[in-house]
Amino acid sequence: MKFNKQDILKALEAISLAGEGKNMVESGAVLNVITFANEVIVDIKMTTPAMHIKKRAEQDIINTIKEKVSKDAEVKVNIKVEAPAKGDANLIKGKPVPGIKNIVAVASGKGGVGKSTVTANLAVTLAKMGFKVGVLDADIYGPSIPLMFDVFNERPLSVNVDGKSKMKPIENYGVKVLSIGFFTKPNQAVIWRGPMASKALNQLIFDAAWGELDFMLLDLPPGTGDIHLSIMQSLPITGAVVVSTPQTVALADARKGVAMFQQENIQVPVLGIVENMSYFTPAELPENKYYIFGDGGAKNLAEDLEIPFLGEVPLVQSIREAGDVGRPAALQTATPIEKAFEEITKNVVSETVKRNDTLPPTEAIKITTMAGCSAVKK
Ligand SMILES: Nc1ncnc2c1ncn2[C@@H]1O[C@H](COP(=O)(O)OP(=O)(O)OP(=O)(O)O)[C@@H](O)[C@H]1O
Repeated sequence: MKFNKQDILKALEAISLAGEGKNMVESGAVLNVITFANEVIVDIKMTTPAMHIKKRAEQDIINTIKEKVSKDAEVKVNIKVEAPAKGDANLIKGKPVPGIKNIVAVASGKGGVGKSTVTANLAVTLAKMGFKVGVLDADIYGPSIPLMFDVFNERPLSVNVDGKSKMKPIENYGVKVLSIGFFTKPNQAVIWRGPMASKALNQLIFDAAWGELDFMLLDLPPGTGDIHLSIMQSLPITGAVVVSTPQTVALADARKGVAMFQQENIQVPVLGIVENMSYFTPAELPENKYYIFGDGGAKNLAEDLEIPFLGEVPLVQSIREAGDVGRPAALQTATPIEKAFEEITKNVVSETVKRNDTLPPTEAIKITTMAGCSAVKK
């Protein structure tokens, strides 16, 4: 007696493998069916190596063929275990942010190296170049963007977008701004856990009426903590700019910052390093350069890490003053500072374009293994 292969396949359609919605024929789990006299050999592939699931599948196949085709059939089942094709561990699930083309995180390992100053000046320079720009101040420890844009007394209003109530970013110098600082009291120390901060930031990005943006700059808190992981889990960051001074301690922390983005399960492309406070130039002696924090440190670090060096910003009094009065220094036209930021901004734009040409779009990363990190215990 020889059984018909089609009858066997029809019978196997009654079986679904654990964890798969489709029946085993439809899902492609049945690789081959051979019939010979009263022998039936079924080759299947499974994605799980678990012994009890393999056993159950084997038993189901034997029982079903005996029941639906013939009780005399001698059924042999060969199971091949194939691990499911693993995507890149990092790659990167999550939702794109409608209307926002690029999210660039500005980070620093060490605090106080001028990350917010660089963010603010990059933003106004991008706006001057004609890009649509937003700044999301995610520096939960010291949100200084409202001050640097002279909007610290403002509070975002609610607007109606497609029937939904959304937060309207505050706009100044052609840049849309939202900051965690708009929602905290100036004298209050807010202690955030990673997931809380990430939820607040999610609202600032997804529940806000940003409209169309070419660039959203994200002013990250200093350091490399679980807040950073939370942010990178919830937001699809296109690339990161790392700010450092040329000082050895700052460079050591910048190296850690770069390493964080490049970590295997994070893999946010690093667009490059900006060196801030590269040299001091007194206003009365504009040709003189004093390398008070060391010379060329960030450039060397960029070379060492094989990432682009985006440019240097001198330490000048007017940058500090401009930050304090809330009008980023790059807005002062025909100055060396405007030129320095133009150079850096052009480099950021071209590195972003290069990145978008060569890598798939980033989505919010999915951190799969980070034992001990409270931000990912979900
Ligand atoms: N190139 C510069 N020349 C002069 N002053 C600068 C320069 N860069 C930054 N500053 C000043 O240094 C101080 C710290 O800068 P900023 O707040 O941008 O640093 P940060 O890295 O964002 O700090 P934090 O770690 O608190 O987030 C500010 O008063 C700022 O005006």
